[in-house]
Amino acid sequence: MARKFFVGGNWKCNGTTEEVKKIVSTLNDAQVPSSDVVEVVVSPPFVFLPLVKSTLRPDFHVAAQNCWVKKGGAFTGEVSAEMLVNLDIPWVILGHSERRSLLNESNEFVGDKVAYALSRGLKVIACVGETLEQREAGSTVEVVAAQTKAIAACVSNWADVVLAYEPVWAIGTGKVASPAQAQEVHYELRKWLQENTSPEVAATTRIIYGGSVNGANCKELAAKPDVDGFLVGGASLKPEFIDIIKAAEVKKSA
Ligand SMILES: O=C(CO)COP(=O)(O)O
Repeated sequence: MARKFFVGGNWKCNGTTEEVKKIVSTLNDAQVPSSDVVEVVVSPPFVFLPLVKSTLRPDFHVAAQNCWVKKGGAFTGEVSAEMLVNLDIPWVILGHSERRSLLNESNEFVGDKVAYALSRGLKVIACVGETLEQREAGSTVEVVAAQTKAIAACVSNWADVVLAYEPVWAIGTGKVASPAQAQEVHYELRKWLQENTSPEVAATTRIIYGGSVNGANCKELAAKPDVDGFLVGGASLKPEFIDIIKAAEVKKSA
């Protein structure tokens, strides 16, 4: 089964109501490949989820950027998986490096979040990636394998999971991984899945790349065999996000 190209837009902690309306309007007017060819998911901050959900074209979907690790309750400031389900939000991003590093989310905590979100029926974009220090120490594969292991331990149905490889040194830095660097890690992640889950899971799970993806570099990255799409930060707030969605054409003609 072919892996459908996946393009996620992670808006992070950005936007005003007016800006959100403008982005949605740009997306709604865009001519992009059909949803048979590319799956598009945008992830606004929690407070804008209802607005985006109710105004975004129906062939694009919505993701939350996080959710609480267990059932909701007395957890001030948190948003539960149940609430996302209640709002009909199908996706959630978990394990983003900004949360791992700034909020000390451990591999195990991310795994627990993945388990709970999946158990509530959410689909998960699970993020992994090494720091520059780890890359320079030669431990990239070891680091992303350990992160993936903690996630995999909590996944029973991989059809509901997209794995996002986001090298920390490439996020928000303008320093994109070269297509060869991205391919190398995606290949290793797929091999890890092959050896630790099943050949079917390895063959069908989308592994997407994130870190300074833009309209200019997306096609070359998309051309790599194990790059199944993108998780886009900064450029997902701009009209060039449309060009990144169109990178799906590279796969179609491959
Ligand atoms: O963190 C990212 C997406 O989740 C990538 O961010 P940038 O595209 O801004 O580098």
